[in-house]
Amino acid sequence: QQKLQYGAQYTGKRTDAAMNKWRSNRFGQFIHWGLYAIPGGVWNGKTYNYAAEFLKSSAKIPTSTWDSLMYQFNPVKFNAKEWAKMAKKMGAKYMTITTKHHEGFCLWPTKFTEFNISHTPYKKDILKELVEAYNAEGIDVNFYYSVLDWHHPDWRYDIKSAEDSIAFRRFLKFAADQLRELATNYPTVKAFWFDGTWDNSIKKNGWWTLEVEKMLKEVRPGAIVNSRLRADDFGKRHIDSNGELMGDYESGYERRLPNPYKDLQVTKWDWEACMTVPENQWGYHKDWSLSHVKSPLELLEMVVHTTSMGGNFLLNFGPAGDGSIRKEEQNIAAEIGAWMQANGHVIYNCDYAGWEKQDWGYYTKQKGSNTLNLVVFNVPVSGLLKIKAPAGTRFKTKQGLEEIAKDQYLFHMPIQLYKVPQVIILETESNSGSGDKYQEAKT
Ligand SMILES: C[C@@H]1N[C@@H](c2nc3ccccc3[nH]2)[C@H](O)[C@@H]1O
Repeated sequence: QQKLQYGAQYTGKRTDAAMNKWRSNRFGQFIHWGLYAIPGGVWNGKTYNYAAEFLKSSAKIPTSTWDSLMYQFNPVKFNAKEWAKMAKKMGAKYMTITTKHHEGFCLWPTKFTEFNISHTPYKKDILKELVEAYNAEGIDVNFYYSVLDWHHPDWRYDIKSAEDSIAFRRFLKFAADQLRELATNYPTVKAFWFDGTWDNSIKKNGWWTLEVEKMLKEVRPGAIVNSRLRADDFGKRHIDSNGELMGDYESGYERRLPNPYKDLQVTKWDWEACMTVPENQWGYHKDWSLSHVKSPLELLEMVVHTTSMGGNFLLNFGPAGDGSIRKEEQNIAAEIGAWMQANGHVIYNCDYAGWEKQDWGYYTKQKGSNTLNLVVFNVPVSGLLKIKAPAGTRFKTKQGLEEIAKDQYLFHMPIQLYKVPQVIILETESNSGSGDKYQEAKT
């Protein structure tokens, strides 16, 4: 343990109302929308199969050429209320929007750069429209902000000279000014999702990352920041040099999930995974035939998997340059929404149950209750679900449950074709399952 100036500010999970709400939300919609949605991965007739929001670098497009896309941004099919209604139907409790991605284009009329929505043919404040429409549907809104900024002349990947450090100090002031502007002008924002913070220039300025965290929480009490913002005194990111999580939740799971049998350490802190529908496309890409496109049921399993390990799941949508939502994404919203409508009670305000993972699926537990939720994705051919209960657990539920040894049970599922994941609710006696009151048999 060493004294850190810019390390973790507290240990353990936050339990204030704002963080409890963030945690109970569990399922959110990520939206990646910017100038990259206009070319959609295609440039001069050539399709690039790398992530569409990286087209500027994949196609080696000069900044001046890329930036002139601003004069084409006119999403005539954009309807914030429609997007919000679709997200509501999907069962999303929060939405995280890219206010500014690596390209540096800002979806709000920021005072600190001309490279923003007010200089497009569309003119209007898209961020304001989205915040109002989603909040009207009862959906919390969070802001994604990329510190990495390909447009800004003072951005640096590393600090190699006095000139670099003078320029980068200007850049850090610009970014802090923008963040203060976002926290001030959009007072219902709940959390900040920082990205583009892996370069040496940021790692060498851990002080700034703490200053931003403190400023946001001053301007917007209760505000939540992800661990990806943070670097400590030694450039250590996410987890400080004393092994403590920085920020309010861990945000390292991008397009991957923790192993539900092995990575149980994640249940000790708040965390969020973010996920693309294709293999690796966050911004709109014209051609989704270039990789596997995850089905609604694949994505639904990820939602349940994440809740079962005490995390939030952020599912990405990449609207087209004209403001339309592609049919695959509309279908995902409808199918996941149908299941969430009937079974959301095993996701919202639910957490890691602490029961031993079984192959048939996942356990979740409603906060502070004695009901145990089983969400079955893999029905065994025997129809028998193996359950290993914590020592001394006593069940109130008798129906379908067969005790075969101490704390070992089989739940009998009717043998039939199941088209969607099945939910089984087991009631346990309130004071049971706490520690092993019984001596383990010595044989
Ligand atoms: C949440 C995701 N993070 C961005 C990103 N930038 C990267 C640069 C290098 C390696 C991985 C990256 N992911 C992606 O563009 C998306 O916004």
